[in-house]
Amino acid sequence: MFQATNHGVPQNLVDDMESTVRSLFSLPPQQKLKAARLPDGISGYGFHRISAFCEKLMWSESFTIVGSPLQHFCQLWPQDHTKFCCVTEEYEKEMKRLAARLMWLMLGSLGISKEDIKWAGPRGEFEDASAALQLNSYPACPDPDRTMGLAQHTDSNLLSIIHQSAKASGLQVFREGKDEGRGWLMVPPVPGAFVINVGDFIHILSNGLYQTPLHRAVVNRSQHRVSVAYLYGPPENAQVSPLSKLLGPSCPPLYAPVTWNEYLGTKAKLNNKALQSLRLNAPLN
Ligand SMILES: O=C(O)CCC(=O)C(=O)O
Ligand SMILES: [Fe+2]
Repeated sequence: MFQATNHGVPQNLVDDMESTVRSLFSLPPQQKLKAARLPDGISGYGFHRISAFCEKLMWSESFTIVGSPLQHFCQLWPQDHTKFCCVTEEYEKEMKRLAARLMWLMLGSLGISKEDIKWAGPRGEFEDASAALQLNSYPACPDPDRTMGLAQHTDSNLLSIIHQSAKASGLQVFREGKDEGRGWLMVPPVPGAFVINVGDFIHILSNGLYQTPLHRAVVNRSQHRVSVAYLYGPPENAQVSPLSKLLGPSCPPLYAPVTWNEYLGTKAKLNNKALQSLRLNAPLN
């Protein structure tokens, strides 16, 4: 996980997106429920799916957008959805561009080039990538120790681009290790920066060179916190496996090939043990 500045996304667009998110979540509950996520659906208003895996009470709500927000935004704002749609579509466009750029910066630093990933498409722009915009809302909570905003998880996708509101912190990442530094670290909001989170699929592609970190969101007593996560994954049916350029006699592939659709099924069943279930060789330690 790292923070990215100088990313080229206009600050006024990020501000407008945050206002859209605040407007959306401040609608009356019966209005938000008009765009409720169906039990077998992906998009719309509801609770985070991973809520079922955490024993604490989840103190959050979410709204997922896949592709055009038009249908759901018409349900939320029958009169004035146009401006919210424009902002969201423009934001999705900028995120798609930034995500492809980040992919090549990260993979390029491992010596990977466009020819090494077929599903990146002929121009290496990842046209067929799967993507969703996840809007998160964590209202102020009178008893934050007894609740959790978002249960600990790793992101299933390639990478996530997270805008967290500067008004409140809450995102935490788990620092591995054996010393006293091991534990949950707060990721402070840096004005103008995006938090970039490595997902399970970059972990697999890079054969574990980039690690997918465990993270969660906590809530606080006085501030309503919002975040916007752009979730960027491989094309639905592309087989993803550790890149052959990174393998050799002393570097065997650590993960079995998997498609995005297959992996989502595994994740729904095994949650944080899904990645481990693809492991081909036992960890060294
Ligand atoms: O709210 C946050 O900062 C974290 C969001 C997140 O981890 C997610 O949407 O996957
Ligand atoms: Fe996440």
